[in-house]
Amino acid sequence: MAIAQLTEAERTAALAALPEWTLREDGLAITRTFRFADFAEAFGFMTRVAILAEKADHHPEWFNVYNRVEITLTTHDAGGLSKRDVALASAIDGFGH
Ligand SMILES: C[C@H](O)[C@H](O)[C@H]1CNC2=NC(N)=NC(=O)C2=N1
Repeated sequence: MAIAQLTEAERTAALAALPEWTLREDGLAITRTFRFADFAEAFGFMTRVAILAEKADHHPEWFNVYNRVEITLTTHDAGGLSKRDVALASAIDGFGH
């Protein structure tokens, strides 16, 4: 399913609203790293994100080692950032700390 990439102005506004997220060097994705007390906390967070992602049919690229979870959001269907990434990032912020 095709979905539009964000315009330059939308991307700027989105990043301003997501101060914890970093634009990847190629400009096509945003990333954030979370740290938790231990693996159980990290995995609990991942479980909450997974349920949300499945409902939204929009899934994170992520990497977990022990208490660290690195998340990358991009929209393959758009070839870059879309409003789905912004929505998922903001929902993930609500689960993190
Ligand atoms: C077929 C299915 O709708 C697509 O593969 C969806 C699923 N989840 C997705 N997740 C993300 N992050 N980007 C996508 O483009 C995407 N596409």
